Amino acid sequence: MEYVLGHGTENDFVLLPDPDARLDLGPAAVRALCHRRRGLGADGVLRVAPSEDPGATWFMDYRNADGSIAEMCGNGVRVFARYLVEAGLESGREFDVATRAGLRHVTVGEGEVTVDMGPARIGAESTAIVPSTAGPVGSVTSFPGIAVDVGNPHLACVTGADVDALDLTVAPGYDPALFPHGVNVEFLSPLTDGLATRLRVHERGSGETRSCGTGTVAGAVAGLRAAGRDTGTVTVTTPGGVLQVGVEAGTTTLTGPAVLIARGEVELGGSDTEPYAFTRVAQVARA
Ligand SMILES: N[C@H](CCC[C@H](N)C(=O)O)C(=O)O
Repeated sequence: MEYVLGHGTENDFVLLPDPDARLDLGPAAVRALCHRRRGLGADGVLRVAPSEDPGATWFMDYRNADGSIAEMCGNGVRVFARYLVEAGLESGREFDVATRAGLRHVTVGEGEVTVDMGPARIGAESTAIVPSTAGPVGSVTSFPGIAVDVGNPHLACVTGADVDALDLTVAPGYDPALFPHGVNVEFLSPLTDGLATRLRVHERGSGETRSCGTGTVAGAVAGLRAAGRDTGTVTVTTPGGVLQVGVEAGTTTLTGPAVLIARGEVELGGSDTEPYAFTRVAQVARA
């Protein structure tokens, strides 16, 4: 089957065109496609399927690298929109995309893509637990944070600690009662006067990623709240690049680069129980 590789600030995806809605993507297939050594390598899969919502032509079927399904992916929908335009599947540059979290309006520019991410809902205060690499073995550090619903669940922690020094090789601990379906955890520095911050994320279902669109929205909302503000445009620097988050009354926007980098053919082998074997038939230069 055809695939396209793309990324938004290095949060990368395998796109699978499925115009006839015939692909049966089980968790094992997604894990195999996303595997960084045995597969194509990605943080997630975006199946490009016909929308059942009359408000959109296309539905973004998002899967995390571990094969789990998530409601929304902010970088993913930007890369998805770039693909729809470059593949000629949308004639305009502004349109809606259907997601499990609802319709999302996108504007596809030459370099950047903006998506209206809808409201980011602040929930309870909570804590993230991170193992300390500096202290004695087994020592941990607790970070206060707030739950933020961006269509998917987030725990956003504003901290004066050096976010670049955190060990995010393992999932931060969280309160399972507050996040029964798991959670994406963000760590961000307090906003500067110019509303800028540095952010890292450990994603539900994918581990630490270079950037997370919904996570930067959740972080921006938490950062503004910690600065005593409800609205503003926040510049979020992630390890994978810079994203702009607009927080207004009742809605949020996410703007940043979205790039397609390759396309090719991939065969899925094996069975649902056995690990999938791969035949990478061809990898064509630049899409
Ligand atoms: N791991 C997330 C989905 C992908 C989010 C991220 N890649 C983004 O750009 O929003 C979750 O399980 O809710």
